[in-house]
Amino acid sequence: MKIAFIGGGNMATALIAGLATQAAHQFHVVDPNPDALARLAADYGVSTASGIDAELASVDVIVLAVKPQQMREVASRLAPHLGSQLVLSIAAGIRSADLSRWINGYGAIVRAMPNTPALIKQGITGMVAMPGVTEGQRAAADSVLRAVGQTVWLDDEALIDPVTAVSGSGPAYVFYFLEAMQAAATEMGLNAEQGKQLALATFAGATQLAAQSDESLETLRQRVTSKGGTTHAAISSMEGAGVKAAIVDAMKAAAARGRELGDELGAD
Ligand SMILES: NC(=O)C1=CN([C@@H]2O[C@H](COP(=O)(O)OP(=O)(O)OC[C@H]3O[C@@H](n4cnc5c(N)ncnc54)[C@H](OP(=O)(O)O)[C@@H]3O)[C@@H](O)[C@H]2O)C=CC1
Ligand SMILES: O=C(O)[C@@H]1CCC=N1
Repeated sequence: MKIAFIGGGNMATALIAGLATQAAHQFHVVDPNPDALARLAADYGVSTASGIDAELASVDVIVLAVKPQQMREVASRLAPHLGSQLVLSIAAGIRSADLSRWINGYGAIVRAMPNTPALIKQGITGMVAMPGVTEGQRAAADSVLRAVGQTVWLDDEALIDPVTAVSGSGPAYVFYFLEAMQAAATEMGLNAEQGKQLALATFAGATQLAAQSDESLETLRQRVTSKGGTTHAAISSMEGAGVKAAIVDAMKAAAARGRELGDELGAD
């Protein structure tokens, strides 16, 4: 496939890196930042442009990977270059109907929410198609994002904000938890490298165990928690500090911010 990216930042780089190892795709990246373009050209042989250009007319998929605040301006410049390409937006908050309106009513739009583990093909993407998307375009969108991990199709676009809160932003929560585990390890006398190695292997092992087990997450946690033992001391401390409730509140705040971005940036 020939795939254009408007915006060549963190998420576009993660997707290109994952896709580049898959098949012989051709990439075209539009970004005003010459350093970002030079890096992507050197690493992945992409063709580049500093602004939206005629090259877009010949691609299969146009991935909109600019910040939500930049989406309206970018979308308004796309219309003259569109024919039958799939427009695949990965912006948090921006609703398909608003995007379509900004592109003169273009209907071949899929809204997706990937995450940065796409960089190593371990991503997961929630996605929803507008009614004007053909089966072929839907398959193209799925193929782009399955090249970098799993895909989950949604029937209701309102669920993209919760997906953003769980898996789009989720890698940051995991890194935050790992940072805390490493900090605790060093406070208790291990060195930073040992703390990181122990925390990372524990996370990887526990998530693999949960993925391969038929048992609930709660049961798996209880199996680690011996009566009167060390884990019980830790979990009691977390419960006392309201850690679980704070995580639930934090994720609801992420989803609310997605809806707020949609309201703010989609308003006429
Ligand atoms: N990072 C993540 O984990 C995820 C991000 N997303 C979504 O992906 C989108 C991009 O996020 P992210 O990659 O983190 O952001 P970045 O800021 O890293 O990337 C955006 C890029 O777009 C460039 N840009 C600005 N204006 C234009 C323009 N008019 N035309 C083309 N390019 C332009 C920016 O240049 P400059 O920096 O010079 O402004 C920057 O290089 C966002 O909408 C975000 O919601 C979705 C899932 C996960
Ligand atoms: O923080 C953000 O807004 C983007 C969307 C999901 C992850 N990063």
